[in-house]
Amino acid sequence: MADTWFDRRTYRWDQWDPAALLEAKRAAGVRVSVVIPALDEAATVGDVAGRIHDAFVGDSGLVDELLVIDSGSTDDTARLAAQAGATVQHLADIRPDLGSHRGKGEAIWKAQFVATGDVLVFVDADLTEWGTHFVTGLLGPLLTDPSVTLVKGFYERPYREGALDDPDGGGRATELVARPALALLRPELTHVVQPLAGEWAVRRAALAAHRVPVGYGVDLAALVDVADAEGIDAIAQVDLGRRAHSHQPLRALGAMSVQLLAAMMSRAGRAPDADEATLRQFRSFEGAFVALQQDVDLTERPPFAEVDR
Ligand SMILES: O=c1ccn([C@@H]2O[C@H](COP(=O)(O)OP(=O)(O)O[C@H]3O[C@H](CO)[C@@H](O)[C@H](O)[C@H]3O)[C@@H](O)[C@H]2O)c(=O)[nH]1
Ligand SMILES: O=C(O)[C@H](O)COP(=O)(O)O
Repeated sequence: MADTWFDRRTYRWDQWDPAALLEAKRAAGVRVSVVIPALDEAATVGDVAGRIHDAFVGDSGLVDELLVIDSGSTDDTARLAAQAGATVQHLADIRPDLGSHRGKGEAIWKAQFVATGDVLVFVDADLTEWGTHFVTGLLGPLLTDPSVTLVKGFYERPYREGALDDPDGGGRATELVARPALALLRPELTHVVQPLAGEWAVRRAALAAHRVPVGYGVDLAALVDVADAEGIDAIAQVDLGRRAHSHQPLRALGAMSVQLLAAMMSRAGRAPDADEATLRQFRSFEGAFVALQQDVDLTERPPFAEVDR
C-alpha cells in the first residue's frame, strides 16, 4: 500500500471514461444527481447546466437528475438553467416551514430534500473555464470504489480579472484562510490540493450524517466531517485540469473567511458563541475612515438524517 494518503487517494480525471463509469454505476445500482447551487449566475449557468445536460442526461444515463438550486436570483438564472435542461428548484420553496438562510450551504442542505440521487455531485454555477470531465472525474472513485465517500476536485486556478491574468493567482481564501486553518487544526487534511473546491461529490448518506453551515463553510465542513467520521481514506481527490470562475472582490472574501473560520472552530471544539459575527471593514472616505459593518451568518443546519421529513 502506498505510504501517504496523497499517493493512495489522488487520481486524474482521465482514469475513467463515461462508458466504463456507466457500467460501474449500473453494477453499483446507484442514482446520480448533479446539483448546481446558483445565485445570480445568468452569465454562466446556461453553459454549465447545458453542457452537463447534453453530455450525461438522457440516453447516456450517467446523470439521473440535473438540479439547479436557485438561491433567489434576481437575474435570469432560473430561466436560463431551465432552458438548458436543468430542473430548477427555488430555495424559498423547499421546506419553507424550516425557515430560511442566505448562503450556498443552505442551498446544499435543502437540496437534500429534493435530490433523489444516492450520490450527489456539486458543481458551481460561475465557472468560466471547465469541462464536463469534471463530472466523470468526480464520479470515478465513488462509482468504482465502495470505500470512497467524498471526492474533491482540484485544478490549476488562474486569477483572471480585466487585464490581470495570473496563471496561479486564484484561490485567495484558500491560500490565506483554508490552508492555514487546516495546518493548525487538521494537518492530515493539508494534502488536499483544493480544500475549498466547489466541485465535489459525496454519498448522500454521508452528507446527511453531518451538520451543514449555511454559508461558505459548507465545503470545508464536509471535508473535515467525513475525515473525522470515516477516516481520511474515505476521501479521494481528482485532478480536473484547470478551472476559472468569476472572482469576488477581496472584501467580499472577508465574510466568506469568517464563515470558513467558524466552521473550523466548531470542528475544533470551540464553536463561536453566537450564530452571527459582526465583520467590520474600513474604507477611507473624504479623509476619514468609515466602518462598513455586516453580520455574517454562522448558523449550522442539523444533520439531514435527523430532520423530520
Ligand atoms: O447564497 C448563495 C451564494 C452562492 N451560491 C452559489 O454557490 C457557488 C459558489 O459561490 P461563489 O460565490 O462563486 O463562491 P467562490 O467565490 O467561487 O468560492 C469558493 O470557495 C467557497 C468557500 O469554500 C466555495 O463554497 C465555492 O464553491 C468556491 O468556488 C456559485 O454557483 C454561487 O452562485 C448560492 O447558490 N447561494
Ligand atoms: O476558493 C477561494 O479561495 C475563493 O473562492 C477565492 O478564489 P479566487 O481568489 O480565485 O477568486
